[in-house]
Amino acid sequence: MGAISLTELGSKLAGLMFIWGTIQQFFPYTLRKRIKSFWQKLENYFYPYVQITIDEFTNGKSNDIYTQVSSYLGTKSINKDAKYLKAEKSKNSKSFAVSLDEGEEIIDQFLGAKLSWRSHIETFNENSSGRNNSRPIEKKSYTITFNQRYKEMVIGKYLKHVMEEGKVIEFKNRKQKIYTNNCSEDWYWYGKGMWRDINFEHPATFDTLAMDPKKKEEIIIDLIAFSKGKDYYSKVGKAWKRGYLLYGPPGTGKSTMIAAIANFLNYDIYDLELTSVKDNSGLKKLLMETTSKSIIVIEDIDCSIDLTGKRKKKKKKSEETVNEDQEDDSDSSKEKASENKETGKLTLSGLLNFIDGIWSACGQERIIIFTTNHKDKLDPALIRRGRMDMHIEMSYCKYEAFKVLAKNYLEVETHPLFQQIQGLLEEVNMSPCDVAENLMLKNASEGPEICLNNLIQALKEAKKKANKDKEAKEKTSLNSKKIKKFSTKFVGRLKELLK
Ligand SMILES: Nc1ncnc2c1ncn2[C@@H]1O[C@H](COP(=O)(O)OP(=O)(O)OP(=O)(O)O)[C@@H](O)[C@H]1O
Ligand SMILES: [Mg+2]
Repeated sequence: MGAISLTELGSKLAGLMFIWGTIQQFFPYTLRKRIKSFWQKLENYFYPYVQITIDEFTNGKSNDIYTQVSSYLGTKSINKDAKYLKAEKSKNSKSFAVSLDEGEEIIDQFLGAKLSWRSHIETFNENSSGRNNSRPIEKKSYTITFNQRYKEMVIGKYLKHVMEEGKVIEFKNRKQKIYTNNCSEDWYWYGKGMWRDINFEHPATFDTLAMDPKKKEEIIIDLIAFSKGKDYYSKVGKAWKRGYLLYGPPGTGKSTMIAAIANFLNYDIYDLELTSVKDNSGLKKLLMETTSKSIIVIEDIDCSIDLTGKRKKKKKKSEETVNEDQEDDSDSSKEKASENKETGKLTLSGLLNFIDGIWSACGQERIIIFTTNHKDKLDPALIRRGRMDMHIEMSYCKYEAFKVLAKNYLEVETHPLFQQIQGLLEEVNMSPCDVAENLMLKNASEGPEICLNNLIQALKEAKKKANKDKEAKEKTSLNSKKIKKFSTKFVGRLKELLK
């Protein structure tokens, strides 16, 4: 018996039940009870099906399960043979979603059970609720119908499966966001939260990122392991988060790498401007307002705030009393303790707690990225493993990175000029940013050859400049050596004369 006719049969039986309800009062109680139990048996025999309804709204609030079911059925409708579908696009979605049109049926299979999904729209006028302004209101819902022997399985497993799958699809389709805490006073005044967001639409990917392919592969593997590591992290008792330190000279792709990571994992970005954070409690509040599956970024951490200077000053003080060799670890804990006492300020200890204190475990699946041009300026406590788990050096452009840029910008994978460029890149330090600038087609008539020659020219000039700088440096150091030699000789003579 087809599922449509079964549903029809069900509604007919329900109709008969209604008629029975009105005439039953004319029968004595015991007879009524018997007829009822017989009727139920008959109904179960002819219609052994259970139906679950999922409304779009429950108690005036939107029902999350409804949207998850919608997303889930969207993919099923495309794959299965439903004929009447609807395409809808919500404000926060990257692409449109396909859903069932009213009355259309989707049959799903799960653990041996056959499940029939239908979409329903009930329309009624607001007038019925006593208001004058008559405007039709739509009440949307989904129903699933299945054999009653699967009732436990559907409630215990199937619906959970639908919700989880639906959530994954929703996450994939949603628009990524980038948040900033650098908001105007008005923003806070209107109670809009600590973060302000816009859509994140950066085109960078790992394919377009120019760097050593082995290093790139290592990072991708690490990111995949992290994003799939929910069970692992809970097994080892670690908060599900990971820190990356990106360091290297300007224009080597640190910010581009952040965009590539966000696009790879489909995470949102929280761009944390430390200079806009008043104190440690402000930092904690910001952390509490971030969501899971996100990247918290602090760019140019060495310039953001004078966290390192503070420690250095304290170091000097302690040098007076403590032997320098023993100082480091015990000293740093003392500093942290005293910094903790400071209120109304953003301190290094506040930042350290932000990264891996107990509060950092609120929310899950979070990545923290610091970027800097001067790794050596950072406090070792800030970048130790566990806080910054992976230190990634973004270096000047080498031949492998150049090949990625040539492919991106010029669509060439080999060229006779490549060899010369390879040789020059081994001798000259040029950032991928500068290499990319030279490879950019300035007008449509230019071909790759012109761009490659431009790059060769730029590399030669950079080499000349580097040689000149080197010579000048050597000259200055030679001069200072001569002056030093002369002055020691002079002082020696003077001493001899004075004797
Ligand atoms: N490794 C790279 N791969 C691809 N493009 C790159 C790379 N490095 C730089 N670029 C290009 O150069 C521009 C500047 O790079 P980016 O902002 O990522 O550098 P950065 O390392 O963050 O520099 P800074 O230290 O000054 O912040 C980017 O828009 C990008 O187009
Ligand atoms: Mg940058």
